[in-house]
Amino acid sequence: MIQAIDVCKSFDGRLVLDNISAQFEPGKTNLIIGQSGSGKTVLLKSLVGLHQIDSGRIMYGDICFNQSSLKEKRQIRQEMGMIFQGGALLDASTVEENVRFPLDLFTDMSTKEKKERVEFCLCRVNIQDANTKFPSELSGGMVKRVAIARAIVMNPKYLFCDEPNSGLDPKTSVMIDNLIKEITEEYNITTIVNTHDMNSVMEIGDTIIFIHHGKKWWQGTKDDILHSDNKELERFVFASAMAKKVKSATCVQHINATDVGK
Ligand SMILES: Nc1ncnc2c1ncn2[C@@H]1O[C@H](COP(=O)(O)OP(=O)(O)OP(=O)(O)O)[C@@H](O)[C@H]1O
Repeated sequence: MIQAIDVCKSFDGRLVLDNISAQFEPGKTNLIIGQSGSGKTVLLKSLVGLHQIDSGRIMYGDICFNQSSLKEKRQIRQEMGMIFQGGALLDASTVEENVRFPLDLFTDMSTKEKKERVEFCLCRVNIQDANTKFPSELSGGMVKRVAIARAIVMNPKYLFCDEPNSGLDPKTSVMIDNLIKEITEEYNITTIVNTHDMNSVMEIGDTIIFIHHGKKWWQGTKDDILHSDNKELERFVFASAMAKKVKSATCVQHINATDVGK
């Protein structure tokens, strides 16, 4: 489990994370949502130690990550997998080399063991016959799959995904979302996903944290969102006319179902 406790972070005297406390559970897809500039990426980067926080604690199990020794930090970092917005694959390396990269860097596995692990991960994300291809030869969805394979190659306990659906069509986005959720449950990973994508929220949001102006404004599940009366959350989630219609239709169905139950 990962916990943020009273986390504050500012840049040049401007508070960007304002006393955030949140708990991220293993085996769950924990989403961080919020409008552009609300502080989602800063929170994610603070959780993985890419930003030093001003105050508060970031706990990985019993270990306070932001106050831990270099040795403990290195240990926890090896248990993290990351999926960045654009995939962040190495352009000059093949698919196989990209996925193998963390194994080359952090393990003393034999060539045969590494090959088997890479094959297993590529197979798990349904990428076949692409080992020798370069990122420029892949579709956007394939790039994301390879990025997921690389993120899980070290058997991570923690998976961080920054906008994993950016640049993908809705159908491919749903496939990537479901792959992240399946892997999270299968390997009991604590997964944290930053997203603007409301389809993702409704598809995979086990727990959702809504950040507004750097504060944790709301927390709940995808079902709670439909019935929440938090005005800022409602304005953010149901911004389009279509989304407003879906919400009112769902609420009418909910009221009717409740009436039938009486
Ligand atoms: N390295 C930095 N130096 C100064 N200010 C920063 C830095 N990183 C982020 N900020 C500021 O912190 C605020 C929150 O940024 P953040 O990137 O976390 O937003 P976000 O919610 O992830 O937005 P988006 O959804 O558009 O990616 C913004 O006002 C941004 O300008």
